[in-house]
Amino acid sequence: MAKTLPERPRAVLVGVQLPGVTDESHAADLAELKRLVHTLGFDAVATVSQRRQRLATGTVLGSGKLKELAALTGGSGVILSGAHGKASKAREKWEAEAEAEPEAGAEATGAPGDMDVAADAEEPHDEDDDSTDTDLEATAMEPGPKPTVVVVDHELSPSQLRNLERATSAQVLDRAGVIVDIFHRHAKSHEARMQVEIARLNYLAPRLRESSGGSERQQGRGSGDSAVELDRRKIRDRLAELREGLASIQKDQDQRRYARRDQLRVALVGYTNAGKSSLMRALTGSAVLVADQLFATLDTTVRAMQPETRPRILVSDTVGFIQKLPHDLVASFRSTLDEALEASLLLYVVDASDPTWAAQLEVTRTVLREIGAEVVPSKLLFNKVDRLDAAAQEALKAEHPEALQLSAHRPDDVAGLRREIITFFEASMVEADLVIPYARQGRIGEVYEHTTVVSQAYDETGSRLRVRGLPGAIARLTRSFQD
Ligand SMILES: Nc1nc2c(ncn2[C@@H]2O[C@H](COP(=O)(O)OP(=O)(O)OP(=O)(O)O)[C@@H](O)[C@H]2O)c(=O)[nH]1
Ligand SMILES: [Mg+2]
Repeated sequence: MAKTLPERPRAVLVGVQLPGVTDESHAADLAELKRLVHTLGFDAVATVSQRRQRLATGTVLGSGKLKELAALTGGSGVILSGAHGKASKAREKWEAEAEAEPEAGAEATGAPGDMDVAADAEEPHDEDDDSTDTDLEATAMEPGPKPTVVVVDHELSPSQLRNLERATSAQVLDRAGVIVDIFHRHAKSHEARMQVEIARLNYLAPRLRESSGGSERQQGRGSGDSAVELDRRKIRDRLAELREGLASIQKDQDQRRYARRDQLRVALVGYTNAGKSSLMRALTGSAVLVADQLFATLDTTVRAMQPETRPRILVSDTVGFIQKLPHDLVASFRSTLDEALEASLLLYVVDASDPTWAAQLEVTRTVLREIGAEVVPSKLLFNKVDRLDAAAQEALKAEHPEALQLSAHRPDDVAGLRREIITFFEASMVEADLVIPYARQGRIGEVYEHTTVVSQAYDETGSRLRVRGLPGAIARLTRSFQD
């Protein structure tokens, strides 16, 4: 029996088109935000978008546009800061600390008293003057109940977030918050969960007082402040604990990687949803998760290519990239990406059917450059070409003749990719002779595991094998059978 699904929360997307951002890329950013929000389980039912010189310090949007947004969510459209009373000295200090970095001076140097009022008082002349703003996309809201969530396509300072919540009476999330939440939900392995928790705590820490605001008011200000202090200390302790745990897991992984050092490794890298896991499945026959979701994969999986080659080739599936990935998340996933660094060949997977593939490829290249992976030989794969017509495929071919066009869903294409991978490794292999003394015949399997045996002969000392393999693997085998 089909159960009735729980109601999905309805969300309004908010985007500001800043100078230098084209209409297309602004629209693409919002479309991507919509997919992120959908992945998180919300329905984006309206978009409020505006062209501005910069984000309004207090509320991102100008005051007119803010009222429009609030009308959708049933909020007042203004910031009723008085309701929260004056901030205490300690809270002010904490807020100033939290916001000194992203917004140098904007509020940290504001007049003492309620921080939100200070932020607003500073800006009416320019920030709230809508005369230079342009309204964009006056999309009609889909009929239904009032949205309860507002998702902003920019990184919000804690006070912008709080101001927007007050003005809209809705839960407010920014892009980084959405991504962190998706990662939190999708993380499966112990390691990924720890990495995500670190990123989440780092993200939440400066926003902490918001959630403790309720208890603060109930208990009186003094105790509220120490509660925040306590929470901060708890977070710091937890972060230290997590980092320690992660370090020990990573030591194990380093060992495992060390054991794999002579193996032939290829890694699938690329933008989220490009089809990396689909290709991993097709190449290795493994049942990794494939889903039309952003960040379906958060763990690196390593599997042997099937049918197995001699020596076998290991394929790694990795976490996807996205533009404006929160810094902490990038840092958290560095270790996961070390897999990519150790591969002999990187397959850059691109969703050729996405109109923004070029920008997506650029993001992938930038992140890999940052971790120093640009020196690893690579091959560009235009995936999902089953969705392109012949003309589009021709155009792509003209632009990138070196790339391979394929569809992860077509077995013939995957066989072609497999051949390319094998050819790549064959080119870096050398031939050599190995002599295995009779006393060591029991370990002959190691030779078959790491090399291709071209011929085999026997004499009085043992078996003599003519092999092809990577120079490193042959050197190690030669040594290991000598002593
Ligand atoms: N039409 C078509 N769809 C594809 C192809 N390859 C993958 N897909 C679909 O694209 C979606 C994403 O595929 P995944 O393989 O999960 O993508 P991914 O790169 O691993 O994504 P993340 O793990 O989220 O970073 C799924 O719905 C796939 O079925 C293809 O060649 N053609
Ligand atoms: Mg995946």
